[in-house]
Amino acid sequence: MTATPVRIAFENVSVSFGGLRVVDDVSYTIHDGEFVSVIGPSGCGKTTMLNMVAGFMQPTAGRVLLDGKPIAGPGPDRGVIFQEYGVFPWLTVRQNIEFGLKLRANRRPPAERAEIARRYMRLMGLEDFADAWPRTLSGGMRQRLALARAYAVEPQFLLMDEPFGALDAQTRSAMQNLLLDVLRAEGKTVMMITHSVEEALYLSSRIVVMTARPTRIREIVEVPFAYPRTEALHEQPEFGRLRSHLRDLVMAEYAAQARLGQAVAE
Ligand SMILES: Nc1ncnc2c1ncn2[C@@H]1O[C@H](COP(=O)(O)OP(=O)(O)OP(=O)(O)O)[C@@H](O)[C@H]1O
Repeated sequence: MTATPVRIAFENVSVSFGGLRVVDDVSYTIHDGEFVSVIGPSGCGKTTMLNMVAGFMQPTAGRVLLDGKPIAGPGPDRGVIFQEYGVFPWLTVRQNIEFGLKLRANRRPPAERAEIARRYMRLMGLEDFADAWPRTLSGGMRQRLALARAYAVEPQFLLMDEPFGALDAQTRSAMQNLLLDVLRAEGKTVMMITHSVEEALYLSSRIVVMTARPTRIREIVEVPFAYPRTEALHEQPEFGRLRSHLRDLVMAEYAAQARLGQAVAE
């Protein structure tokens, strides 16, 4: 396989908040078309890393590069999907999906906007709620709306922070497969934070396992399964072996975090 170009690069990145060192000398790259998941204990600094790629904050030391240039701020090339959804409460479902398509960078004519909104409402099972307000939707529906909004503008990069966290198991699995379909059709580069080893393995081409805070790279795991992927993958022995390996790594870091917490308390 020939390597695709590097799109996102962390170069010796460190982040401190006041006296709290959160990210400690982290370097890795995400290549064009790759799906990279980041896993690690809660509070270790995963969202902080995603925020730098989104352009919401700068590293304290080192550089975060997009196509070789330091990231100066947010841009329409990056679609960001957060844990807390990212849905505008003052717009209806349809208006939320169309919102990004009215902005200058991704502007589409009205008929095309309506068609795109219809398509994503159908895909996300929201077509009966086109004129509903977000507050009248369930948490899972709001999360699906946030996904629809991000997919609709077809960004080159998807930056996802626990995008399926609020969904029930069936919807989560349907949304994972839908994401794989969207990626197959549109070929994006993805950075996703997840707490689910199973999800990371099913979706990613590479998994970056982070240590407890101050976070460093514990291990980068290449996922050997070809795309397109199907549910049967979950049952394969190699999938099970990698799942155990990743769980062991993450559990070891949770244990390290607990020991550190104890040491601080003593
Ligand atoms: N703006 C900020 N000011 C001060 N501290 C912050 C700020 N943002 C994050 N932190 C701290 O940095 C640490 C890492 O936070 P971050 O949200 O990146 O972790 P995470 O790995 O994404 O956690 P989780 O998996 O629980 O979502 C936490 O201790 C958090 O309190």
